Amino acid sequence: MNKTHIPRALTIAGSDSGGGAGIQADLKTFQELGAYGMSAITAITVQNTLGVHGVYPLPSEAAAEQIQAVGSDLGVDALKTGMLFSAEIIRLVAEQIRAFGWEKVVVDPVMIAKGGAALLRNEAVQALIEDLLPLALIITPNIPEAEVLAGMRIRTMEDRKEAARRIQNLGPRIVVIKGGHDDGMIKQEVEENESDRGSRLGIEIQQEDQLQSQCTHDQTRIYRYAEGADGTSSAIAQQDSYPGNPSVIDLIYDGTTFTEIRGTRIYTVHTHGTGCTFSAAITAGLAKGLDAMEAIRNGRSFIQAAIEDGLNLGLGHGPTNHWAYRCRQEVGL
Ligand SMILES: Nc1ncnc2c1ncn2[C@@H]1O[C@H](COP(=O)(O)OP(=O)(O)OP(=O)(O)O)[C@@H](O)[C@H]1O
Ligand SMILES: Cc1ncc(CO)c(N)n1
Repeated sequence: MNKTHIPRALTIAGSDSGGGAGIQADLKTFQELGAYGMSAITAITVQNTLGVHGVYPLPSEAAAEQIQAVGSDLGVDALKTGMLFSAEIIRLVAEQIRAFGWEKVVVDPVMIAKGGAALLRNEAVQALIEDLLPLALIITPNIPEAEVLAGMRIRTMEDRKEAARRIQNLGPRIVVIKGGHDDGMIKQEVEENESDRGSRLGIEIQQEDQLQSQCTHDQTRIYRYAEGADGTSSAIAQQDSYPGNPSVIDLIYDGTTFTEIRGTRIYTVHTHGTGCTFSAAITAGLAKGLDAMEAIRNGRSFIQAAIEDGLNLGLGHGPTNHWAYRCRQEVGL
C-alpha cells in the first residue's frame, strides 16, 4: 500500500489502565476504523470499572515531545485531545498544534470522570478556553462540560443551543454537545448508585442472560442489562416502559445551523469511555478524509453499536465494545 494513503490519527490524552477510556479507547477505535493510531500520553491514571484510584501526570514537556516526535516523522492527518490535566500541558500542546499547522483537531474537553475524579485541574479551564478552543475544528463537550465552558446551566434544548452558541464564539468551528447525560430525569444532587436508581425508577431486576455473542445484534431486542455496582445483580430496563428520555440527542452547531442526531438510549451502566470513543471515531473519520458532518455521523453509529453490544466486564461501569461496529459490518447489519 502506498504510504501516503494510510490515514494517520493522533490522540493526546491520559492512559486508562482499564482500557475503556483515554488513550486505550482511542487507539482501539482508530484501529477498528482503519486509521493508523499514535499517542502522546499526558498522564497515567489508575482506573478500573469501579473508578479512578490514582492520577500520575507526566512532566508537561513529555506530551509536547511525543507530539513533536510523531509529527516530525510519521505525520498526522487528524488529532484529538482528551485528558490534558494541567494548564501547562494545554499550553505546550497548543503550541505544537500551531507549530505543525494541524487543522483537523477534535477537542474532547475532558474534565471529570463519571465517578467524579478530576481529570482537569480547575485552574486549567481558562487555558483550555484561551489556548486550545481557538484551534479546534470540532469540540465535543458533554452537558456538564458545556455548562462550564459556556458559564450557564443547561436544563432544556434551548439552553443547550445557547451554550453551543457561546462555545462556538470561543473559537471551535463546530460544537457537538453530547446528550449522554440528559436522560430526561430530574438530576440528583447526590451520587446515587445504579441499582438504587433502578429501584427508584421501578426497573425490573433480572439475571443477565442475553448479549453473549459479540457479533450478533437483534434490532427487536428491547431489554438491556446493567450490572449493579456490587456486581451481584443485573438491572434490566425495558426501554419502552422506562420513565426517562428514550432518545439520546447530540446537538451540533456549525455557527449557522443546529442539527440534532438522535439515537436510541441504551439503559446500561456500561458507558465508561463513551465520550473518548465517540471523539476518537470522529477523528478517525477526519483522518480518512470524511467531512466534519460525515465524521460526526459515523462516530455516532460507532458509539451506538459499542454501547448496544456491551461486554459486561468488571464490577462497576464497564467499557463499551470497541469491535461491535466492525463486527456488524462484517455480518451485514
Ligand atoms: N445510554 C446511551 N445510549 C446511547 N448512546 C449514548 C448513551 N450514553 C451516551 N451515548 C452517546 O455516547 C456519546 C458520548 O456521550 P456522553 O454524554 O456519555 O459523553 P461523556 O460524558 O463525555 O462520556 P465519558 O466521560 O464516559 O467518556 C454521545 O454520542 C452520546 O449520544
Ligand atoms: C484517562 C481518561 N480519560 C478520559 C476519561 C473520561 O471518560 C477517563 N475516565 N479516563
